[in-house]
Amino acid sequence: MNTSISSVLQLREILAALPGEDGGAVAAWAAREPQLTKPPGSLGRLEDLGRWLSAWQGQHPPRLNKVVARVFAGNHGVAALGVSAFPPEVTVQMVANFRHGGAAINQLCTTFGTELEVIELELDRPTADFTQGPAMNEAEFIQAFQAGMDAVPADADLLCIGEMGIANTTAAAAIPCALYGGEAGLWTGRGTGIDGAGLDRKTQVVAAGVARHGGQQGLDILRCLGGRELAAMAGAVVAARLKRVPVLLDGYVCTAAVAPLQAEFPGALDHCVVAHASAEPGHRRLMAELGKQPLFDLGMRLGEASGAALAVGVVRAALACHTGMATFAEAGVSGG
Ligand SMILES: O=C(O)c1ccc[n+]([C@@H]2O[C@H](COP(=O)([O-])O)[C@@H](O)[C@H]2O)c1
Ligand SMILES: Cc1cc2nc[nH]c2cc1C
Repeated sequence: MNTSISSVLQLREILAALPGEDGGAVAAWAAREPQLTKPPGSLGRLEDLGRWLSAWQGQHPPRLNKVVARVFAGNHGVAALGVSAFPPEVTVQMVANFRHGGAAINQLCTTFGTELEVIELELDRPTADFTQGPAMNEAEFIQAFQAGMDAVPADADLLCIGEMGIANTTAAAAIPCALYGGEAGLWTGRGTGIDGAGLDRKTQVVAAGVARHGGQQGLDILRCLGGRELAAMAGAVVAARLKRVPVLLDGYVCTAAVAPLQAEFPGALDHCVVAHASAEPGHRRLMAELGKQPLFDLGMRLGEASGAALAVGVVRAALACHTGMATFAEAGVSGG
């Protein structure tokens, strides 16, 4: 059943009571893993991924029959300030490309057996310029957050989330800058590839937004400095927790969107793994604040859930090892 949110207050009540790990499934994972024919710990993070799937799916063995990706698209008022290398109409054009199967995310989802859905969030109504006022009012924020919640199928075994939105790396820089402090320049990068003068302008926009809206609680920071697709990603992460679906986060924009959940409710992102380290420099700093380590670093900075969709291959490999390997006893290997 889908949870319905009508206010930020109600949302905070839901976040304060999020379900935790399934202890029984973790115990079953922990009983099997040391019996497998390998030196203990030798599969590194692949071993952790099996534990993570068990804990948050609430079953052992975990399964990956239905893996889904959800890409949320939104437009941003700050795009008018010259903060991106690309014009805002690229957002709707790329959504069409996703629907026609022509984007990187389509190929990555096909390669690793992931069902893709794209959710457009009022692309003809950009959020307000956050240097002038809040990006969204409470009703707009809740509507976008709810759209993210509703996009998570209860029968999914794993969820990849990502976004498309010209100028959203400006929002992504402003959110952790407001949450954790530091100069705007520490959090601001080139996004789609803006030039040096553009980067200076973008950094000033981030600083102006944080000066105006900083000092608030996490969800208010997300509402004032974020965008609809960022709010929707936060909603998807909360719904996934309630529906027992582990989540693969994508790059900088995705991680920045969900950081406010953790800032207000420590542990709110425990069911999430960051797929990759984005080339956007603020991402590493942000992951350090969240206590998260990416699965890999391939110098990607595309967004659109591409890193998360690529990580599905790693997670499938982890599950195959945990469920398919022989035990020491079965294989007659000494020393187990
Ligand atoms: O999430 C990331 O790590 C990331 C890094 C650089 C660019 N992006 C993507 O690029 C777009 C935003 O870049 P920009 O320069 O328009 O702010 C948006 O559609 C994102 O999906 C995403
Ligand atoms: C072409 C293009 C594709 C993207 N995919 C995600 N963000 C993007 C930004 C641009 C500019």
